[in-house]
Amino acid sequence: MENTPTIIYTKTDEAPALATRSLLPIIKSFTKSSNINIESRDISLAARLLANFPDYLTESQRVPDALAELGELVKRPDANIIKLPNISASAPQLKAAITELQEQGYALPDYPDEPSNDDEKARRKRYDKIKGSAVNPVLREGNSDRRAPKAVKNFAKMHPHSMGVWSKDSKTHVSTMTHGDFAHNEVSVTLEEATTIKIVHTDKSGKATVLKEGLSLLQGEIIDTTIMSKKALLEFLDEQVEDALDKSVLFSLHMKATMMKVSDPIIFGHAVRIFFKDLFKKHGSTFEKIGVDVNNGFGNLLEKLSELSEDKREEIRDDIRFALDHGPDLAMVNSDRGITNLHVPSDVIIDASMPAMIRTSGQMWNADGKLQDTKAVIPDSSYAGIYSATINFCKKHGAFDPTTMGTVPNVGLMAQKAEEYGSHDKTFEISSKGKVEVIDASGNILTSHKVEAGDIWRMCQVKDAPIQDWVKLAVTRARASQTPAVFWLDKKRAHDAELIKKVNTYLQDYDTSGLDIRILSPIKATEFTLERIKDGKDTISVSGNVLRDYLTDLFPILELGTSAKMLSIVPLMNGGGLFETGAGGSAPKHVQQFTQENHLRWDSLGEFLALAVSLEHFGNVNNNKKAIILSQTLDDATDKLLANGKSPSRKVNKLDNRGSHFYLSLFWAEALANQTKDEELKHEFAKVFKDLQAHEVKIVEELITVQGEAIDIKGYYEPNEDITSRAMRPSETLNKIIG
Ligand SMILES: NC(=O)C1=CN([C@@H]2O[C@H](COP(=O)(O)OP(=O)(O)OC[C@H]3O[C@@H](n4cnc5c(N)ncnc54)[C@H](OP(=O)(O)O)[C@@H]3O)[C@@H](O)[C@H]2O)C=CC1
Ligand SMILES: O=C(O)CCC(=O)C(=O)O
Ligand SMILES: [Mg+2]
Repeated sequence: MENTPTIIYTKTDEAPALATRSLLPIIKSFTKSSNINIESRDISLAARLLANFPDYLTESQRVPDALAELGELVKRPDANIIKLPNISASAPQLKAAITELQEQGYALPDYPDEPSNDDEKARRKRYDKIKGSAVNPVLREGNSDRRAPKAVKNFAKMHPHSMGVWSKDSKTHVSTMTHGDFAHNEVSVTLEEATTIKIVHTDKSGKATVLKEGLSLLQGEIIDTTIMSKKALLEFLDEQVEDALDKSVLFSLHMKATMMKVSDPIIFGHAVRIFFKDLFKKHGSTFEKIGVDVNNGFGNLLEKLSELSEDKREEIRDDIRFALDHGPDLAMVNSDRGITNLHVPSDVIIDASMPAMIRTSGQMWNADGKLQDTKAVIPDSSYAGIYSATINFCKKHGAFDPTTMGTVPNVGLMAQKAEEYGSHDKTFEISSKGKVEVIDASGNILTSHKVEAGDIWRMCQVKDAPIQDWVKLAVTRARASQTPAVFWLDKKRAHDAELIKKVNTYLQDYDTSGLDIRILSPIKATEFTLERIKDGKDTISVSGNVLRDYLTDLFPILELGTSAKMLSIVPLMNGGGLFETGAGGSAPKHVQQFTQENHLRWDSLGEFLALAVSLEHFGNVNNNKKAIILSQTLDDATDKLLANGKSPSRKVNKLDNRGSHFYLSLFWAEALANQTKDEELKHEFAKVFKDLQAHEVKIVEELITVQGEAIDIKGYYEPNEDITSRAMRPSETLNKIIG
């Protein structure tokens, strides 16, 4: 990798990793003659587990730490990485992956739920590094540019996805805190000079405990600290449970427990305990004895019941049934299997779950598998307003119309673990009443909060260089697309007020004449943007890290049906390129369908788009004209694929992911054969095209006849490579031509 210019194609998890087994051989084959080295790196959850525990494995079982390698690579100008979605594991997922690997003969240690000695604490620390969103923050050494390419947007306008109708009397609403939360307690400071800080908790008796020290901060960096008051949170949750019951709406909780891997599981746990208040009152001590930890969801409680006697278990099960019957209706993740919104913190992730609800008439599934109006509980009020504004808009104007609506590209501040999404190593559940202070190297107190036991204290940072880069990217995109750009910043919020000062300063570095650039609070920005998209007009959202995440699911899901069809570019600050595929997740439901009926409905459109921009970047950086031609012809092939309806079908016994990859090869080869800029490529691919075209019927038949039967790939997190790879490449005819 040191010398030959290389594109790294990541191997991840679940549906995208299945798709990779079919697509990557095609990509390698098409790029081989053009002096483009394509290598893959395994950053799946399973590989990350194995890479972090070499001391428990045999020599032959050990794997390199590919994530650490890529984490270094992204800081270099020659980085060119295609990053597919990967699992951000909640604790239950992490444990399931460990168990699976153990069963496959890897002697990984158990995950210590309650570490009691130094050994277990060290092990737990190693595992927690892998938990939650542990990949993206390492690779994102740049800000983010996410948008729907024109061809994709036009396709959605011509072939709209379904949209649930919105009624004016919908009872759906967002409930969020009005005091005591992160938003209301925030304090923000811009550092005048570089320093090193420590975070200190001092209790009522004056005893000081250092929570963190030696944290170096740069000049111009913005830091903010805040708390979520436990008392205010519990009162709020209690009121919402009551109110959901009164209003006969579903109770649903929307968090980001994967990214916010310290704070949000704690909040999740409080919600479970408040929802099942009487159950915990009656059985709390039993639950404690058997080590129930509902920060990992209500599912953890159900699992732990197996440790009780049958009588006790039945008694508790009855009480659970009573609670479910007499409490408000709970939103369901899977009503057939009785999986509620409170079962697993990674089942309902706010960026995708709120847009999915808005797309579905503001409704979620109830226990009978029917749609019902919902109370969406989003405790912290920092960003909840964008969803209530959207819901109010839909109540007033009805659902959006994908055939006419405009588009909302995003420029997101993300680099170097910006803002909330970099806060988990500076987030603490407070043990006792007192205060928490941030103290600089000279002993000055930068921020101070009074705290009570159980409050969640956190600190966020954002460095100056990423902010400058973000403002520049916003101006560049506004200019390139001639589209108004709105900075979603609230001058009344402490952090945003600091950021606004910098935005106003750095905007002066650019020629903004003729551009429409505004700064609006998130709620005003939502209203402004929604009015415009309703009328078919485009608006760039320029946002911080959390809104980047939320908005790049919200708008794509409304506009395109899924965020998987987005172009998602991360221009790395040192000149390299990170090309993410789509903006969504890894679609676990797709794996289920694949193993049940050997049909993979995953659409690799995000991968096609990412590969095209990666090849273009490669061509420019390495002065490789063939790479540019490959990029342009790939885009042509993608357009043709969409126009000819060769995307995967959702239903079995029709073209699936593998079939769509065949058509991509066919159209890509055709476009290469038809171009006139490079004779060698033309000659090579004229033959490939002829072969593929001649065998179209046979290949498609081979790809479809395998479907319909269950298939065992011997593992979920670490499926058997041979079996999976063969399953994803079932057409011998295609393999021969590609090979
Ligand atoms: N960048 C990353 O690495 C990210 C990873 N994640 C991880 O992904 C997992 C699941 O995330 P979740 O938030 O539930 O959402 P997903 O985006 O995986 O899925 C939501 C739904 O969107 C549709 N969808 C998504 N991608 C595609 C695609 N390529 N082709 C066709 N349809 C698609 C599917 O609808 P249908 O089922 O109707 O076909 C799917 O069920 C979690 O483990 C999460 O941690 C989440 C976000 C980003
Ligand atoms: O890293 C993750 O867990 C999720 C990332 C995500 O949702 C996004 O970047 O849009
Ligand atoms: Mg997201």
